[in-house]
Amino acid sequence: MSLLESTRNTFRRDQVWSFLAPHEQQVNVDKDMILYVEGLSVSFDGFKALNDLNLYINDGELRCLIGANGAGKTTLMDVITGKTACDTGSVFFGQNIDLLNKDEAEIAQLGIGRKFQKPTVFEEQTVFSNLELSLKSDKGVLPTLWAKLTPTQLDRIDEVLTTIGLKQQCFMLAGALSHGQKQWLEIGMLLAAEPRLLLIDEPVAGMTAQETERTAELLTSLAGDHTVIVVEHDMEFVRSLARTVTVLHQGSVLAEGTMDQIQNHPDVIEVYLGEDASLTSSTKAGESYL
Ligand SMILES: Nc1ncnc2c1ncn2[C@@H]1O[C@H](COP(=O)(O)OP(=O)(O)OP(=O)(O)O)[C@@H](O)[C@H]1O
Repeated sequence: MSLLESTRNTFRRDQVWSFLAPHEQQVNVDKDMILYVEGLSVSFDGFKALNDLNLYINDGELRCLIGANGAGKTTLMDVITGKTACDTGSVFFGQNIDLLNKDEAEIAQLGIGRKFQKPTVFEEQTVFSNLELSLKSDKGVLPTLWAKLTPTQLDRIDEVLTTIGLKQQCFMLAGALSHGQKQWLEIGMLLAAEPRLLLIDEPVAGMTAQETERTAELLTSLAGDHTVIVVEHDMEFVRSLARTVTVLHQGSVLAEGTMDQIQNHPDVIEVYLGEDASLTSSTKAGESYL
């Protein structure tokens, strides 16, 4: 390439200099592990909300995180998503990405999506538009609104609509959906951005029994292609997901296993029901404490 061509190329107005262009970092899951949390501690005014917490999440798994109010669940999610800084510890996304060096926007860009308890869909927009606005794109919101969707993007929206079961409501205003449907739409909005890891906070709070059942099916269907961490207080729902459950207590992991293992775990019994209590005779009581 001649000097002139090379200079012209450098100053082309339709491209960004490569050293300025955003580089998408690929998460390395060679060891089948997508999240490594080690020795994590967070204090608020001297109070330890997280206390030397260790948590490992496999790539593609659906993990339930439970624990009484104040156990540290939200704080853990906040640290993973860059909302809260920690005092000590490490948080790695795959083997290679140190999340503690990233801000909230960078973490979202890496493919970590978070859904808070209350649905936050754009009520004045249709279901379709909500998903359109959430598509993974290098462009900003305004160009996205005016750009024509590519066939791949249309297919992606169609796929998400099928997954969340809102195909028939596609052109309804999001504000007209039921509470459960809004929650599914918001999960769909996360999916449209093609996340690797989804953090979902109390998805079934306020849902009908039927909606809860459908949500369990939806989250179960997401595992495999995505890794899903669900924070939930509804123990029937957690049981229906039938996956590994992690119990947090005073900022640390108290126990981990299936729901049955958890409910028969001596530490869980001691903390929630007192040393001599038997969970076999009062499973429901134990569940409500958790
Ligand atoms: N910004 C903050 N300032 C002071 N204390 C905080 C702050 N955030 C959380 N805490 C405290 O840290 C502890 C852990 O709170 P966290 O919200 O993580 O618990 P949780 O398990 O999510 O509880 P819940 O189920 O009620 O949402 C609580 O005692 C809480 O009061």
